[in-house]
Amino acid sequence: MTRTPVNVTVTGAAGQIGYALLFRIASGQLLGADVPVRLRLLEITPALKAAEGTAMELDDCAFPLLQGIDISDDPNVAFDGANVALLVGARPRTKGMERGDLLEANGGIFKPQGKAINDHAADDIKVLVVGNPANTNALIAQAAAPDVPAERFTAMTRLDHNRALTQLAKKTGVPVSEIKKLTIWGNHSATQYPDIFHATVAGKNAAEAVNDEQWLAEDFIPTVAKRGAAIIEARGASSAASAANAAVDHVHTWVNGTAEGDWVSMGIPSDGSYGVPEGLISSFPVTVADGKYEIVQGLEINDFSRARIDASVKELEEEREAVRALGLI
Ligand SMILES: NC(=O)c1ccc[n+]([C@@H]2O[C@H](COP(=O)([O-])OP(=O)(O)OC[C@H]3O[C@@H](n4cnc5c(N)ncnc54)[C@H](O)[C@@H]3O)[C@@H](O)[C@H]2O)c1
Ligand SMILES: O=C(O)C[C@H](O)C(=O)O
Repeated sequence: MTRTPVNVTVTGAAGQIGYALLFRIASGQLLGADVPVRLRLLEITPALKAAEGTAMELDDCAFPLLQGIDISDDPNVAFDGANVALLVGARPRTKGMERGDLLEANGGIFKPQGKAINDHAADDIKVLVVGNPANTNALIAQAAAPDVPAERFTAMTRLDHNRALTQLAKKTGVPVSEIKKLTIWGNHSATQYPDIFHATVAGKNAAEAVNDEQWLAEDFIPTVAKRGAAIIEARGASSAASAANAAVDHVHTWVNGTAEGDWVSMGIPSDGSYGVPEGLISSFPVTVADGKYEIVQGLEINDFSRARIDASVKELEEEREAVRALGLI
């Protein structure tokens, strides 16, 4: 193997998502089965020992693609030469806590990390923010990295997308592979809007196939939007393996592209499309080719969808105002 390894920096490497994620990256599932990787793990000082333990286990897997592991508590070191950065490390939401409560606690983490990315990452850096509140944390990191093209900062709504796929597949009795063109709009929060009006189920329009607006409004949308809270309630901890899986899906799609005739959902800086104010990091339907994503244009947005997109975007605007007031952007 002669190819230069891709540097993948993972923050919060000793956390529960980190533990579910690192082995999949090292096995080639993030970038491809022929792409060697070097892992750069960032943790806070008290968690370095735990990160070292995970690194020992990674060594013990003898992954052919894994070309090295570096561990640091210094963002300037961990992001040095990073080609892909997965910003997972944050304070997870605990029972009864809303994401808004986390803005201040997490803002202080993402500003210095954005600056370190600005100063040390590779020119082709791609950033995925997983740590909540993911959209606004991505905005904070992006604002601290003025030399990096804004579109390289993305937030994870692929978990919501995957959740919606399964709920719709169950309702319509088809495998998830038969569902295409689902969209998550807005924030990775309870206001998000999973949209099936442009989706297809085995080639037929999903909304027509379901033909049950009550199910859509009272079952599907709240089930998807509140799934994170339901997992916390059931497990006593936030989703981990499914979140890691979605992070792998997000980056894999960003690097390798979307399938013909389908799209995915990504939290990305708005260019003003669909009335979402420019600069907000909001979830959109995107296609990806050659490592670049594009918002799917020209979708007709009905009144049912418009109200829900607007509500989630309003929450994003409020979060942006809150972090602006805190001097984080
Ligand atoms: N976007 C999504 O779909 C989604 C889904 C699930 C979870 N999440 C979020 O992902 C985040 C991580 O979840 P988890 O379950 O792995 O949490 P966790 O508490 O198990 O792990 C978080 C890790 O981050 C580390 N950390 C804290 N501050 C750090 C810093 N400044 N630099 C580097 N590391 C730091 C902690 O030491 C800890 O090891 C949470 O914010 C959670 O809410 C997002
Ligand atoms: O809701 C949370 O904080 C957990 C996570 O974002 C999730 O969607 O599972």
